[in-house]
Amino acid sequence: MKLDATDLRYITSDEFRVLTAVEMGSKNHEVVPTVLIVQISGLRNGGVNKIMGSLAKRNLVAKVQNSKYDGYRLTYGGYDYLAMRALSKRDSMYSVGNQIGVGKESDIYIVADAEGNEMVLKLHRLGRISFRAIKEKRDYLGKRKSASWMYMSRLAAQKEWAFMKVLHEHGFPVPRPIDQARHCILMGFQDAYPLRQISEVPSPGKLYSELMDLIVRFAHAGLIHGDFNEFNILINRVTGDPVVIDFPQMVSTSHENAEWYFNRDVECIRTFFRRRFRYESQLYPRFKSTLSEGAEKDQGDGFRLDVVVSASGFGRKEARILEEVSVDRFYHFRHSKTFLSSTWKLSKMIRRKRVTTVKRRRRKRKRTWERMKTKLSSMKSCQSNSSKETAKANQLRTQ
Ligand SMILES: Nc1ncnc2c1ncn2[C@@H]1O[C@H](COP(=O)(O)OP(=O)(O)OP(=O)(O)O)[C@@H](O)[C@H]1O
Repeated sequence: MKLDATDLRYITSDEFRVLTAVEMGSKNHEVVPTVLIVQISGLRNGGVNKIMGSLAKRNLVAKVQNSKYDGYRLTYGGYDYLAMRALSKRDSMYSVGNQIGVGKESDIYIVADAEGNEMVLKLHRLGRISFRAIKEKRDYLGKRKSASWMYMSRLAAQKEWAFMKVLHEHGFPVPRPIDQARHCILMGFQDAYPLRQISEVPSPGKLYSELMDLIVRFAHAGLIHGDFNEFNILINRVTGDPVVIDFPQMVSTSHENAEWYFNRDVECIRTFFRRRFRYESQLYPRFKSTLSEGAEKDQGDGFRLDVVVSASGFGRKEARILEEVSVDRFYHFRHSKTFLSSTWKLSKMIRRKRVTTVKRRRRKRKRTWERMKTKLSSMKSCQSNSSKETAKANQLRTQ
């Protein structure tokens, strides 16, 4: 979706009031009834109707004709606008530039502050690749799908913000966190290329050990990135140093599947280096020894970033809600009972179908063979008849 910043400067205060009223109404309604918008905004009925029309024209809200009542729904365009307005009111950003990236569930734009300093705006867009099977099961989503996906996007942004701040404060190579509002994060621009775009590096061994050291450093601080791969590692254009972005499923080392996540991160790097740079090393970190090393280093001063993050406002409840629908839902869904039983049923069906198909094919082949055999024999008899007749004719001719 295109990000339109024109409205940032030209929206009137009444329009803003009405848009905020729609957002507030969305907390309890999938489609916010017009009467409620009038009530929350405190404006006149006729005035609100006119404003709603102009907001709908600019794609900030969408009119929905419900079976019970007519109303409006906040669009991602309107949500983007509210977030950008909050950021510009705080003087964090002033103008919007080009889109520089598009992730699975986010849009990335170059923006600038009043002095023209470049920054990166990441807008979370959960629900873009929605997983209907899961979505329909979640109680808190209920029927209010769109507003809930916006809520999920806000949680995702809050999580990323909490991790980015803590990691940056502790000297990890992550972008500088600047501000956060609703589903948006403002961060420092990295003059870097994603690792996946790089075909050659001066020393693959050096980069490999830097990345493995980073995994170890994360673990010593009680964290596992969980998605540590060539897509989420940027390489600085000048220095060649790695920068880590995107922490959608960062987990604590005390998470029940921590070892699995840790090994997956390590394996992702090993596989990438083997394929891209033909570099392989027998030196790579192991989960248990890394943790015991960390505990020795720690010497009881309790430096655990997972604890710091959960104390920073992104609580356990939010983490749980997000975890249920977040990126890892693919993993959890793939391992859930419903999925396993459905795949089992499916594979059984396929097997049965394959058996019947094979049997049917065999029968068909047999039938064709028999048909050919009868045809062949009738042809042979025809041939012998005709040869007998020609022999007879020859005999008659000679007589
Ligand atoms: N701070 C930054 N500076 C420069 N480029 C960035 C920055 N943050 C993100 N990008 C660019 O945007 C792209 C997508 O960013 P990011 O990985 O955060 O999005 P995402 O939706 O989480 O992606 P995915 O889940 O598909 O990996 C990156 O590959 C990178 O090219």
